[in-house]
Amino acid sequence: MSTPRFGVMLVNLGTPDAPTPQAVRRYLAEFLSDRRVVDAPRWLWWPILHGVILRFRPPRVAKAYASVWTDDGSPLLAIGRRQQRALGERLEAELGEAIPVELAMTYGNPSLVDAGLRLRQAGVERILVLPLYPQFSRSTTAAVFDGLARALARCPHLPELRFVRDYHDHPAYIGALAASIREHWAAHDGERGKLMFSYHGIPKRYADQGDPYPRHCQRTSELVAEALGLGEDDWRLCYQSRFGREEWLKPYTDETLKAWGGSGVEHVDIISPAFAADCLETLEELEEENRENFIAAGGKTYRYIPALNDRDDHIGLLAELVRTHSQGW
Ligand SMILES: C=CC1=C(C)c2cc3[nH]c(cc4nc(cc5[nH]c(cc1n2)c(C)c5CCC(=O)O)C(CCC(=O)O)=C4C)c(C)c3C=C
Ligand SMILES: [Fe+2]
Ligand SMILES: [Fe+2]
Repeated sequence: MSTPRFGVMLVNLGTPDAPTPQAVRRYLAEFLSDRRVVDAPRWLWWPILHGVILRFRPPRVAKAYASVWTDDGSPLLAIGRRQQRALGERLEAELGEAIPVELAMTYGNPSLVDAGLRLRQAGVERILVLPLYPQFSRSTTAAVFDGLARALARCPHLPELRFVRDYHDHPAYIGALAASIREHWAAHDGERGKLMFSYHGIPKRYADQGDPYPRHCQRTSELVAEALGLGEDDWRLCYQSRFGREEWLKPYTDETLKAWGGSGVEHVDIISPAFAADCLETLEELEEENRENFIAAGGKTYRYIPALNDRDDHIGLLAELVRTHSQGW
């Protein structure tokens, strides 16, 4: 077998190994110990994390995971495996050669170290790292970069590395989102609700310090709205998944849905473009929790538009990113 020209490492956030309080505790402990995610001084954060959060949060969050768990495990991982397989097949078809594709998680399994070892076993000397985050944030994309540096810290020799920083305005990404929304409308006899783009939030402070995430989210939404020919009143950008006491990016998804439900907005279509794969934050928080928020406040129909997952046009976008960023290799 000949040596591959390069390999691809797809990276997503991470997920517990099982929907149990123990597994969730292990996962949250690793995730929430990362300074890129929570930047509070350790003397302040450690007692809160270990004394409060890791004691009381896991049982509740494990129940939420259990409500979305599949026969293939956590949705984020199961969909990630399908993306990995489909991208490998697509690259082989387009490039006429086998390009190893591995899936890694910044936290939990499969780890960055394991994915790196598998690429090395495949003879890979050059790695294109493709974080599955269309919009850059220090809490996600930069955390992949740091995790990778830690994973390689003890290697006697390094692979050549390239890193896709973001693709929030890539025409193929915008096109895939717009197509998924059009298909969603068509599947419901052309009925259109007010369109909410709901992005995972970050603390407002991170953005004030220069994280471009909200600017990227704004741009993605504007480009999709433009591609669909939407007017200003037809859509809104909001942020979900708040954590902790400080202010996060606003407007908040849950508060907006309650306000809409109470002020005569009857139909909502909701999409979450920051998630390349459906996960707890979409299947439980958007599909279940926020639906209830809207309906209880007086709304009538609430329809969630799935993440791009392993749609053909999404895999096509990932393949295009790989081709562009591997030029010259
Ligand atoms: C503590 C602060 C958090 C920041 C900042 C944050 C940013 C951020 N996260 C994602 C994507 C995902 N987050 C997911 C779950 C999740 N996120 C946080 C906290 C922060 N996220 C927690 C504590 C959790 C776990 C669930 C919970 O305890 O509530 C997931 C889902 C993983 C899964 O297993 O399904 C994803 C994906 C982005 C894109 C982002 C900033 C841009
Ligand atoms: Fe998160
Ligand atoms: Fe959440």
